[in-house]
Amino acid sequence: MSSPGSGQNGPSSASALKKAFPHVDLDGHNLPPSPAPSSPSAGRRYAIATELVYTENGDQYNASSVPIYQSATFKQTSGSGGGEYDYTRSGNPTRTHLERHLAKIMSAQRALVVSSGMAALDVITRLLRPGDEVVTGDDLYGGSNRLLTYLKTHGGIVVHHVDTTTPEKVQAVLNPKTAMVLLETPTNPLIKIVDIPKIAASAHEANPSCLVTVDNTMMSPLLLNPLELGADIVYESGTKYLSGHHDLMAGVIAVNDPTLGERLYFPINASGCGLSPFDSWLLMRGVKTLKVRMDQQQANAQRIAEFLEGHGFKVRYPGLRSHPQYELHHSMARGAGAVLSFETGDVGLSERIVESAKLWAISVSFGCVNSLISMPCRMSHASIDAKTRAERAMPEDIIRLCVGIEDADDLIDDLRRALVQAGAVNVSLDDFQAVRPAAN
Ligand SMILES: Cc1ncc(COP(=O)(O)O)c(C=O)c1O
Ligand SMILES: N[C@@H](CCSC[C@H](N)C(=O)O)C(=O)O
Repeated sequence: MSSPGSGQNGPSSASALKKAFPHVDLDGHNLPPSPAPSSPSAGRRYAIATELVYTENGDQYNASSVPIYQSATFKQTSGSGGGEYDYTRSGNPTRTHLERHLAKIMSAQRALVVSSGMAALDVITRLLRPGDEVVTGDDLYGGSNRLLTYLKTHGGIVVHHVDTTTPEKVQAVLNPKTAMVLLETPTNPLIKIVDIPKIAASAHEANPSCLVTVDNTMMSPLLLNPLELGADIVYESGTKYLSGHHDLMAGVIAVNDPTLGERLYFPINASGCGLSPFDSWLLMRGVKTLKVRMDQQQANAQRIAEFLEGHGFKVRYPGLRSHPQYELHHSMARGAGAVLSFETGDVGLSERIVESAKLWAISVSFGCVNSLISMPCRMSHASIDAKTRAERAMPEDIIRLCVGIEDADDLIDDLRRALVQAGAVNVSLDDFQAVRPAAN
């Protein structure tokens, strides 16, 4: 079975649901049912805040939370099989419900959920064949870099790492063998911005079947829809903002082309990396609060970025006017997100800051309701060797802050105390400034 649908509505439950949730807006337009994708609807779409929480699951008892179908197998009514579901590796009603809900939120025709963000990239790169070329960034999540390096050494794939913030540098390596362009924006951890529409257009010109793939983990569908900017595939680590609580691992892939959707479904079924029923349920629960979480995280991040910049640190955050690609970022995205990084000019100083913070947990990852602090070169990006990090101009002292939903004043106080304790600032009676202020 290749593409299972959702559970069935009996006629009575369907009409009960219709009554409770009429699919008509105030102007009488038809609104899409969830979990079907919104895009085919002719009428006005609900705002994403509504779409995130609005679901129908077709449950026989009208359960408002989708049931967890914790079953590996599904009985068939006929000896020749053919039921909607047969085996959870191939399809599961809880997973399907989540996939349809995410497709709607990601403005996609089809979404697929797998066991981690890296599993999502693994599934996507299984579309490649030996001899294919991939063009990607020189600032890339360490795990993605690791997988691409493996494909280069074991799979006969040619990988070009270029500065994707300069479209001309991408154009210089594009050619008819470019099967995939893999982009992150903002990049992790240097927070560089990539012009998705421009690069997508050049890639498709060089090779019309090139798959422009965007890792949207940093932004989430709340802030950016790469499929609307020319991307063919978008994927995210659901471990981050989509779930929001660091209590599960997940990956999401979304596409508009149904044939591409089937090609991506094949390795998921073949290898068995589809998201488990329980994690599908957890992710479904988490995604409903994406807007309230991200709004708070983003507002906090803005205040923290301004606080650090105001005290002389070099801060990388697209919410700051000083970000060199401020305009480009805001031409594509609906917000700056909640990940920022800053430099101190000294690795030891950075270490002391990280270890002096209390509210900020020393942890990899981001997108959680709790605030996190880390040193990417030692932690999330340690799988990129020191020589390559130096070639790619990754500052070893860089500190990444992943801002949570706590009170912003508490977060700033804690950071201020950590900066003082670490000796990162010169304190005077009425002010304090970085001991090594950023050169402007
Ligand atoms: C930008 C980015 N993409 C993908 C991933 C991979 O996600 P996961 O950890 O869920 O495998 C991560 C982090 O791990 C990430 O930071
Ligand atoms: N030990 C892990 C590190 C995961 S980093 C997670 C996240 N993407 C981040 O950027 O913090 C590994 O080797 O993958």
